[in-house]
Amino acid sequence: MSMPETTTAIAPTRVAHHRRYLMCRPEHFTVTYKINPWMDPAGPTDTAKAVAQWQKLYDLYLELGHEVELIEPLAGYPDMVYTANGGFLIDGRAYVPKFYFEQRQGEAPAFADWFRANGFDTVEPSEVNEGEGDFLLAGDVILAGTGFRSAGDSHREVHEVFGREVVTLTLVDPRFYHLDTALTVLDPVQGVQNGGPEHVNIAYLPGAFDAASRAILEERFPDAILVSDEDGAVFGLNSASDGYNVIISPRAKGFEKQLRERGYNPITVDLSELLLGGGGIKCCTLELRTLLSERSETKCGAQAE
Ligand SMILES: CN(C)C(=N)NCCC[C@H](N)C(=O)O
Repeated sequence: MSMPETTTAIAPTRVAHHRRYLMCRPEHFTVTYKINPWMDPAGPTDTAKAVAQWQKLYDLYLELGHEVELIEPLAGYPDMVYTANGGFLIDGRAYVPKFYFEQRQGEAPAFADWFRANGFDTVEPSEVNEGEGDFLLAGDVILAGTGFRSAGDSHREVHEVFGREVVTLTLVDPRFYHLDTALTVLDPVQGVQNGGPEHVNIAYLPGAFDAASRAILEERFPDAILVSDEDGAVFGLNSASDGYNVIISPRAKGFEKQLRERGYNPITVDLSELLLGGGGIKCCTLELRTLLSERSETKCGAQAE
């Protein structure tokens, strides 16, 4: 007797990759000026709460097997906790930020000093750019945001610095003023580092981009997770992925479900206090990409569905 044919959907295998991050304890966190729509200098902030919430993120990264380096927080720079703006690093080279707003400009030399003291070559920028807030490595390609902070000319500069293809994406909604508030790279490691080509995927909020950028994203990432306005509005996309574990806001319920359906492991961390400064999980996390030859281990665990 022949059995009826059945088809079983096979969920992809997701692999967690080892990460090395730079973070900054928010000891001086408060909101005394307004440089994005989330900030209200008249509202109360609670530095102890910000530190406690941040600590949970820090501890989680260590539990997941990642390395976390710390930069000393500077008094008078309450936004320094958002280390993603502190640079953009690939293969041991750090492209230093040039902040758009005066209130943050003093952070740049502190980050540059830290990079040099920790063995990175630094490249001083000519153009305004806010580091990994606007530059995201997706496989071998750099996705680059502009519209609010990083200047379009910084995209040319970042191409010259790293010699990689740079894809310009224009942000149009002031709530999503950095690329990493509107787009997350889910499978950031690709190519030889990982023993062969790997599918790189992203999640994004379509409404945060102009029509031309949306068309580019649709063409390059046809399988991308499209996040709802509701989840985008709670900074759901400001998340950090190691390829399997995706650290997200507990308020991004729909995105959490979408990630599970795709075989990722969403883990929620509440950074509501740091949202008062206009930043979330990814903003507090700068990836330190060292030279390939210095990487001892690229995978820190594997999970199959
Ligand atoms: C995406 N990233 C890195 C961020 N969104 N960073 C948060 C920066 C917040 C700061 N008050 C500012 O407006 O610069």
